[in-house]
Amino acid sequence: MAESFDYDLIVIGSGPSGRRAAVQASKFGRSVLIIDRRGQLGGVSVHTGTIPSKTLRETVLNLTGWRERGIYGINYRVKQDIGAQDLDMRLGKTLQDEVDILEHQFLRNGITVEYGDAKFVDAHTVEIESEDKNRRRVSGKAIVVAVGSVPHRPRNIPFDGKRVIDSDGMVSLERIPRSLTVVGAGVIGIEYATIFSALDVRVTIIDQREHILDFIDHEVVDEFVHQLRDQSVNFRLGSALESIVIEAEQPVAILEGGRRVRADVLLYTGGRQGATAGLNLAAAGLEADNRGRLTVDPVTFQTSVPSIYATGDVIGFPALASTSMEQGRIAACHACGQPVPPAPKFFPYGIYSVPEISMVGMTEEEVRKKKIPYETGIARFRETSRGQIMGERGGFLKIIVCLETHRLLGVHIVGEAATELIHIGQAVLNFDGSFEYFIEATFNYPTFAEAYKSAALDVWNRITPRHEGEGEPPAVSPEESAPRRAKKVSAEKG
Ligand SMILES: Cc1cc2nc3c(=O)[nH]c(=O)nc-3n(C[C@H](O)[C@H](O)[C@H](O)COP(=O)(O)OP(=O)(O)OC[C@H]3O[C@@H](n4cnc5c(N)ncnc54)[C@H](O)[C@@H]3O)c2cc1C
Ligand SMILES: NC(=O)c1ccc[n+]([C@@H]2O[C@H](COP(=O)([O-])OP(=O)(O)OC[C@H]3O[C@@H](n4cnc5c(N)ncnc54)[C@H](O)[C@@H]3O)[C@@H](O)[C@H]2O)c1
Repeated sequence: MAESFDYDLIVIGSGPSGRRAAVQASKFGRSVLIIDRRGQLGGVSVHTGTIPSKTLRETVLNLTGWRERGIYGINYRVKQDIGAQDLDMRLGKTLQDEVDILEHQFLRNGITVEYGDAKFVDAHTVEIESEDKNRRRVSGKAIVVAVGSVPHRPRNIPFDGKRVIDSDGMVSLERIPRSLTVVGAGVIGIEYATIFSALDVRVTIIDQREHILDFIDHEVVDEFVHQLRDQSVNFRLGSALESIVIEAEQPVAILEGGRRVRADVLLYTGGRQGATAGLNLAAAGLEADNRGRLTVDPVTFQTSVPSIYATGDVIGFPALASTSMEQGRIAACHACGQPVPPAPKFFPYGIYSVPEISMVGMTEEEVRKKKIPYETGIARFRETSRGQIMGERGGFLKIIVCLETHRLLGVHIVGEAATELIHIGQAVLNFDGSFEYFIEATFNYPTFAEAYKSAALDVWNRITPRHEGEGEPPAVSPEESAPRRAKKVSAEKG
């Protein structure tokens, strides 16, 4: 006789990956239980990570009038004296709206929600301990571990939730500090450093590495760092943190070699680790690595125990809300015996710093390492009409193209709207498109998206031989600016 279970699928954790797994399984008509210890749905993504940091960024850009300063000058402000309560107001509203949407979604889809701490009893059974210490056991035919990650908190860092904080502490700051030290120039550190710098907070970024964001195209990072230095952000790179002492109520970071950096608040963002510590993994036959992460089959997201799947931050790279959602959906499809959708070849990265950065596909450094013959094209936002209207001072879009096949290999953007614009390049990449697509397509005018066309024309101009004595290419009439009339198109950029 077939074994019977309380639920077809149990999901531990209601962040992006758990939520997608739960909804997908319920759409297949399966009974689903989702458990979260927080007492509210949404996970790190909604409560301390993605959504709070992006809401904070938006609030800061709006209240400071940041986007208008290219037109009205660096002293332009929408609101003078911005306080923590100004930041809190929008944060509270956005987070509550997100939770409401999730609760409604789960209700509509008949997903059962339980709040409590989950831990394994065996490969099909989980014990839930509620806040009032009640315990009950539930069984599932399959279980998705979507417990996410927590900030890495080394013992020698004197976290106190006020002066020395991790990224969780950023959402409950009582005052906006006058100065901020950020230790760890990963994505989290860089995002918060630049958001606070836009608020006129004096920011110093410390990292043991010599270069920041080394997975991003170096030309983009150069432009980015140039803009940050222009905003008076200080860098102390190539120096590991030795210790932190509190002097006159201020945290002082002491670096290797003795250099000291003092500020009102120190934000430590030295990475994250899988939240598996209390899961009693051994009872289910599982083991985490030294960063609390689980290993899975990259196609199905099954762990070494067939009834248990793991998705999202708990499996490590790339540890993004965007990719976590897809992993959750794929795991649910497999657990429900449905065809497993393939993971797309290319996914985008979006860094919501000020200015924004986004990329998809290969960097120029990777292309060179792989010895692929290539050419690049660049379009500066200030050269687009949209950029002029918006007063955009910096920012560019760069494309990388294979010289032999003309296929698009990568897109790299720094500047306004980068995280939205990237999806045009992502579609062309995932459909194996060539850069000529951008030359042939008509874009809305005036838009930042036109930068794709300009960058493609830049490539075209570089790779198209011109004959001796031909002189300047003739001007192109609008009717002529059609596909593959390659030589003439060059007049637009030449
Ligand atoms: C400051 C910050 C900014 C970020 N910005 C972005 C961004 O802009 N874009 C992006 O794509 N990604 C971003 N990320 C990453 C993104 O938040 C994570 O990749 C994403 O939240 C991971 O989702 P997840 O499904 O693994 O679960 P999580 O969102 O981590 O949620 C896991 C949930 O599981 C619960 N849980 C854990 N253990 C148990 C247990 N034993 N029992 C019951 N419940 C449990 C937790 O309470 C939590 O609610 C950011 C992260 C941070 C920290
Ligand atoms: N926009 C986004 O997509 C987004 C935003 C935020 C976070 N995230 C996710 O969150 C994850 C974690 O981000 P993170 O920034 O905390 O970690 P990270 O691992 O990316 O960066 C940590 C940095 O801290 C430095 N560091 C560590 N210890 C140090 C010390 N003692 N002294 C000096 N430097 C030190 C490391 O060299 C590294 O550069 C990321 O991998 C990312 O996937 C994504």
